[in-house]
Amino acid sequence: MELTDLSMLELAAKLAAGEVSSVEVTRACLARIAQVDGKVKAFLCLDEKGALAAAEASDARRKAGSPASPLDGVPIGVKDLFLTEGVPTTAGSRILEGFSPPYDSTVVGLLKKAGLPIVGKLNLDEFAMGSSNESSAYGPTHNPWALDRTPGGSSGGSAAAVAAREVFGALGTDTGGSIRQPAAFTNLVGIKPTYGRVSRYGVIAYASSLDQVGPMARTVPDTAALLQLIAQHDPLDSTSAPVEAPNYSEDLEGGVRGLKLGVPREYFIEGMDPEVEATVRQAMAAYERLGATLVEVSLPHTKYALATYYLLAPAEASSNLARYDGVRYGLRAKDAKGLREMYGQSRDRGFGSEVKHRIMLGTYALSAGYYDAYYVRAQKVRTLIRQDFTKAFEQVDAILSPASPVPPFKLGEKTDNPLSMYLMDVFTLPCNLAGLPGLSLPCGFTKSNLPIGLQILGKPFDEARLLRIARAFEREHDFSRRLAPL
Ligand SMILES: NC(=O)C[C@H](N)C(=O)O
Repeated sequence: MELTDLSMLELAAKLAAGEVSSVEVTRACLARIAQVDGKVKAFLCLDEKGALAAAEASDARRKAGSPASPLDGVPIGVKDLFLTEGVPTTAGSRILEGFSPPYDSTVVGLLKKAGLPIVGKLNLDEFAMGSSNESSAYGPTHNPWALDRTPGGSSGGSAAAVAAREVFGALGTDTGGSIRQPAAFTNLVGIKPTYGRVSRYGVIAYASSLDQVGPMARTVPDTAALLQLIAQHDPLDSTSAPVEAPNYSEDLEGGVRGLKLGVPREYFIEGMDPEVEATVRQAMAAYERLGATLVEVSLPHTKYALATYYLLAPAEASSNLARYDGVRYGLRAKDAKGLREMYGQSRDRGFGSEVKHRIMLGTYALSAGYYDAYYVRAQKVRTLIRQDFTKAFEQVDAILSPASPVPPFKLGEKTDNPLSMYLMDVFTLPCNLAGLPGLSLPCGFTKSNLPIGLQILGKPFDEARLLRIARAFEREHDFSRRLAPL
């Protein structure tokens, strides 16, 4: 077994026992990246110097017997949507080419304080808009399980880097499924915490009423340990909830006996891949064997969720992306005559077609004559969707569903048809609209060895229970231990 095949907690145990140093393991990650990233293309930028310096400092703390956290010294990566002081941050867009932030996002600061060397910045769909990584201005990332396929998106680089054992864990963001769908596509655990659970200060905004930061890792205990480091109130983020985080690792082995797990009628739809459906149903049956009760629930407004999301998210994006004007950051059109032309040309050259598409849709939905018909109505439907979940959670402790209606698809397969790409989020985005936590867990493989993810949705701030439910399944199966053939 290679060093890079270890889970975060296995590595942490070796670091604590002095069997390996953080410098050694950081070098092992860099060597692995040199070996496989030409094929995977997960990294947009490496910070070798920064990571090795952090690793040295970690080793010194371990030697002195005063680690900064249980994961002190474990190398990780972060999606290139997180500001990192002095390290280029592009959001996968040309418009931020050459931009180096003057400060760290809160979560990056927390990881540094906890002693984790940050090896580099990971590829994503441009401004997190996409479900396949193909809208990145820097080319797509490839799925380590099948290189001709997508690792999902938008946190596809984060997913691929962890699945390819280039790093031990990663941070992503999830607006409509961007942590859970790539986790499902690469056999990882990924959790989108409750809206407000993790700080978004210094995270490039896409749709501010939906965006949330979360961890991705190869096992449930790793995911819990990483979430622990970032789940705290941040006075710098006005949407951050002043709610104390519990100990996410304490009750992980508590099992599911006596829990009621909801199976939403509306989530088994026509057009769903039969292997995905069969595998997810098997996972549900496994929960029954483990002592949980399955309860059919109804989320009647599910059919409006996709349209609601693709009105609200672009509307918010059109506002958030107004700041990229060629003046403040990154790319500026040089040969423009006058200010207006400079704005127009910088945005035209800087943004890719999916981003432009959404800015136009969002601007339209917010414009005076259409605001009530589209934006206001979508907000009302959003309330109905949230109420569906509130009612369902009166009956059950958590809800199970597929994370994605299909297994990882081929690169290029959906790029000409935005609607078929948007459909990839059909099971993940209602949870963002309702502000709830959602987790994706490896639950099996297709006949051609492509990973399938089970989604577990929970009540607000109930992340600990989601992790415990996920762990109960993980412990009984070997899916999480299977490594991508790379
Ligand atoms: N950012 C996300 O969560 C991904 C989603 N597919 C979107 O394009 O909005």
